[in-house]
Amino acid sequence: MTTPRIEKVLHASIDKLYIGSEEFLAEIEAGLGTAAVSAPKVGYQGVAGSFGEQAALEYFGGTASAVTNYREFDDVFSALERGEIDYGVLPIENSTAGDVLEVADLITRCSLYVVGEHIIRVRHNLLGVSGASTETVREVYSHPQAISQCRDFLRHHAAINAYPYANTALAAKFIAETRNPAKASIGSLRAAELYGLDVLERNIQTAENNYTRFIILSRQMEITPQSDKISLAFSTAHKSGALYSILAHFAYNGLNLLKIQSRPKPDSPWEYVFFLDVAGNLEDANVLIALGKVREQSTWFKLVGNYPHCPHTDR
Ligand SMILES: O=C(O)C(=O)C[C@]1(C(=O)O)C=C[C@@H](O)C=C1
Repeated sequence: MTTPRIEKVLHASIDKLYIGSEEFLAEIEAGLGTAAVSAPKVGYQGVAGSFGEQAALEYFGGTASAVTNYREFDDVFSALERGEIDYGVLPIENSTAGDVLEVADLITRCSLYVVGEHIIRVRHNLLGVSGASTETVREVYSHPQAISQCRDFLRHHAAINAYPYANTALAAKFIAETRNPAKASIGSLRAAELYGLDVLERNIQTAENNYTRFIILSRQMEITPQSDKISLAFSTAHKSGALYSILAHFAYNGLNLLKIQSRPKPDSPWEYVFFLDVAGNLEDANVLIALGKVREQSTWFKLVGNYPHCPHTDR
């Protein structure tokens, strides 16, 4: 049992801990009170047959009232900001090719939050028009991530040059329109079916176990007791020990760091934004203490979201 004097000291130290953090606590409070949108309007990048569409359909099941496609990643962010859709589904990381850097960079520039994640198994195929074969193909079109995930196949087929395209399914659609056996695309079996292409080679991704993690973006945070993963981004001062002392708050508060990644800060040469995933819920005292301190010591800070982690699947 604490005495009134000890109570007073405790309260004073708690208040001191949060001086200047009212805005941060209000941001968290708002997320605690926000429920998921029912029958939401959902957006993804690409066209039907893309992995983005697959992730959106799998994550929302039959609950979405509309599923809209956008040409660029950036268009999904804008549609969400305008209120045209309730959620955006975008790739953030692939187990072979690494981070989808464009999406990571867009996160730092917007006021949107991550409210969920979904992992899909990605199998790539070489898709061509009728009459085409691996031997007739000289040019292959696909999303740069897909090209990167098929690097070994492309290395072994030196006669094929790879060209970036906005999306794997958009590339399949383009190939169907060219009717040229010297051109092919890399994408899903569903894209082949939808756009009437032949599957020239199956499973051409370098790693048999190839997964892409998608994030679900929203205008509000949605924090529930099931939210067990926190994403945040911050920049530090350019001085010795700055990152070390920030990371120490996770260790002191017993928090498990799931991922750390850095990206250049646009317009500030040789300065970086650190992206962190940490296990925890924003209603836990140790999480609040750690994040309050990280925010205080950062030169820039963004709470990206608190959501349930997606278990790794083998589907
Ligand atoms: O082009 C697609 O089909 C997408 O959904 C994009 C994307 C990506 O950018 O990572 C998604 C999953 C695969 O990793 C390859 C491409």
